[in-house]
Amino acid sequence: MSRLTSTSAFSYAAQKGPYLSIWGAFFFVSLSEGMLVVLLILRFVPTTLLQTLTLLLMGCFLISMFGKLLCPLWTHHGLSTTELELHYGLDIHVKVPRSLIVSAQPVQEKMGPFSIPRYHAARQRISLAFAERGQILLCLKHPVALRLRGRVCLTNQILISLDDREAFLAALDLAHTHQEERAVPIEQALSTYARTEPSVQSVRRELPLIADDAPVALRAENLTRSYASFTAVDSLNLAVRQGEIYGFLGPNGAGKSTTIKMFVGLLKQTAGSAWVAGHDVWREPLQSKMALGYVADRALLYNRLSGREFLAFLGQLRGLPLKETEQKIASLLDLLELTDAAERLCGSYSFGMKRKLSLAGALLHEPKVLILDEPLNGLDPRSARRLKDLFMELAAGGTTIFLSTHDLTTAEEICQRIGILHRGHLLAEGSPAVLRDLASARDLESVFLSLTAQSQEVLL
Ligand SMILES: Nc1ncnc2c1ncn2[C@@H]1O[C@H](COP(=O)(O)OP(=O)(O)OP(=O)(O)O)[C@@H](O)[C@H]1O
Repeated sequence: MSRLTSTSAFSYAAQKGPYLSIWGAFFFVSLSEGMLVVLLILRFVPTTLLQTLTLLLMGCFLISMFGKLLCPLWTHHGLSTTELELHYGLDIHVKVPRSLIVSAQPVQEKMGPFSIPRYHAARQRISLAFAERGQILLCLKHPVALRLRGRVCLTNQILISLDDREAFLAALDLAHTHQEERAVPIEQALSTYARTEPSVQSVRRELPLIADDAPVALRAENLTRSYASFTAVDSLNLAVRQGEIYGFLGPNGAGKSTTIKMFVGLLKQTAGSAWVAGHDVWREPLQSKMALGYVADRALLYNRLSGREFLAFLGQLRGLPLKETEQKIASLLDLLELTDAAERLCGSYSFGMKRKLSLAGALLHEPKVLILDEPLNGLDPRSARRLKDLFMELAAGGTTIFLSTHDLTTAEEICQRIGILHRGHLLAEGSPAVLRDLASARDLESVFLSLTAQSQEVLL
């Protein structure tokens, strides 16, 4: 991949046509109403001075309003070797050092026409996207104070829109950037790390086979969830065995998070059943939750507790013995490289640190089944590698892991079996090798694209 030598420009023009026509219509309606108001002012305001002032005020209001409405049309971003410059409208200009960007993922989030630009304080996210197409979510290494229209926003994520996401991702070249930033080569860093921290030293590549008669740890039987007339998950049947790592793949909106929420008891199914470690999620909620560790796609933390306090609080909630829990917390913080930040408030953690703390919380009671919604999302390559090794170690020790992911390479690397969900239906299931044979494809990405494309043709 060639590195950038100067600034590359990326714009977003795809939606400008429809956007302009809507606002053009709006402009003409406002103009006719404005002329009526001008006539009323000239007719009823007594002096010429007052008339001029009122007209000036009205003119300024209209100009500023149309300026704001049309600002998405001036969207262009520049990527240089050192920073990403985001230009949005005439007055928003944000610079982000490239070294802070740890991940960039294509996403498709719902947008309202009047909701741009936005800052979500709870998610520490700036949204500069104004359409659902072409979105990229940038995750930063830690929260950064960025100025948006004069307001300082503590930012962990930035959502932008681009005409050509692939070109942008290629230019951003995250893997390359992070490798170059390391003081030592990755292999050397890993071996140093392995010497100093033996708890997660193995980088195991072979996945152990799961015996056909191993007990089923996670089961769905005709699991269905509907929202009004729309069925998000439709008669899903699956069984994951003890010690197995099962990858749950599917395009956006396929129903992965809905399924996971039904497994963890956050969402009640419309029909069918779900079991965790042999316990029906709704009939035996306590037993199933005791057997379960869950990491949601967004970290759910108490921002005013320190990392250590948060884990201690979870330990108390689960009724774990105090002394043992303190030791467990120390070793989990160590394992996940959070010891230095343990006394800091969770609210000040970066996106990746929050996810790691959530994972520590999910592991605290040594669950039989670990359910992870996009567990590596937003993690830097080193943390991601560490967690993948950890998952394989846990599975080798008998923990069952069910994870949803969009990262096909990771799925192929660590999952014994993979299920591909599309529009609420399980399209295919099997080991990566079986799926490759099924779709006559060379890698999981081709399998995924081929199966979901075939299904698209059938279901449309
Ligand atoms: N509360 C809700 N009301 C109505 N529809 C919903 C609701 N929650 C989810 N859906 C719909 O259910 C479908 C499945 O959503 P879900 O979040 O499970 O998808 P997903 O596979 O996790 O997607 P992604 O990969 O984008 O996270 C989507 O079409 C979504 O719009």
